[in-house]
Amino acid sequence: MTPLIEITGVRHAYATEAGPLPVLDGLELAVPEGEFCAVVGPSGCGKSTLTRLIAGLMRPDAGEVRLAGERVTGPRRSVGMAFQNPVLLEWRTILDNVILPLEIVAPRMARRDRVARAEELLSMVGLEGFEDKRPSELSGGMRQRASLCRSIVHKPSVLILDEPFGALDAFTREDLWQTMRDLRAAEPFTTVLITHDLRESVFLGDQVVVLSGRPARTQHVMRVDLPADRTLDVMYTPRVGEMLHLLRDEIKIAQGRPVEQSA
Ligand SMILES: Nc1ncnc2c1ncn2[C@@H]1O[C@H](COP(=O)(O)OP(=O)(O)OP(=O)(O)O)[C@@H](O)[C@H]1O
Repeated sequence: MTPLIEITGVRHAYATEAGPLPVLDGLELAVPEGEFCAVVGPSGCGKSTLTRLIAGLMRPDAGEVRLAGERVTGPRRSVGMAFQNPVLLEWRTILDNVILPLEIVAPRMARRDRVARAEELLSMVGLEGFEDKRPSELSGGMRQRASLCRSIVHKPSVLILDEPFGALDAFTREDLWQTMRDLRAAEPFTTVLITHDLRESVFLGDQVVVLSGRPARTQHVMRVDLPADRTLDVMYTPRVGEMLHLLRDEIKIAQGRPVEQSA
């Protein structure tokens, strides 16, 4: 079966004053429908560039990005995005922030249906009762929950998450991982998550893709053979310890650092 997200042989360079800066060189990615793909790699290797290509905000110099078999040539409504900074609009309530994509994608949808959809999602992420608050009245973790709701309110088939939990403290981050797992069980989207956190990549991913240093190519793909309804306890099992060890070694290789041999 054709993967929902398919990236083949992608190359890209940015034009800079010092000349072209090659950022991606031979990137391959295949994410089947409904799967969650976590992407890790050294700082500055080109991970956010990859998200812009999938979202159709940029076109690669060479190679192809396909969604559901169709070549991506521009932005699409079937894509939802969330970033490290939730960028909620302070002059709107939380509910009206979540509704925003529906105003653009489904302008004829009745207000009461938009509200019902937003309320359903806010309740799923534990924000029932906060619909009428302004973003500044919420904690960082709550704002990020609202941002996740906004990214999926229009039922996108593809969800792109660029470090959405990166700025949160460790406990809040783990809460958000569980929220993400529960949203996934309830809503049928196919996800690409960019993260610097190897534990996060294993907890949330069906596959973890390790990118090499810049210019990035696909260096390693790891299948995460854990149940979809995994709990945080699984993170303390020997199997996950092995996976994290392997990923750490792959990151060191990507950074051009030596990998110690175990005794
Ligand atoms: N519009 C642009 N013009 C020129 N250079 C850019 C542009 N956008 C990104 N870059 C450069 O391309 C490289 C890759 O950037 P990108 O943001 O994709 O990396 P990243 O892996 O997401 O980084 P980080 O891990 O720090 O979040 C960096 O060196 C960055 O400075």
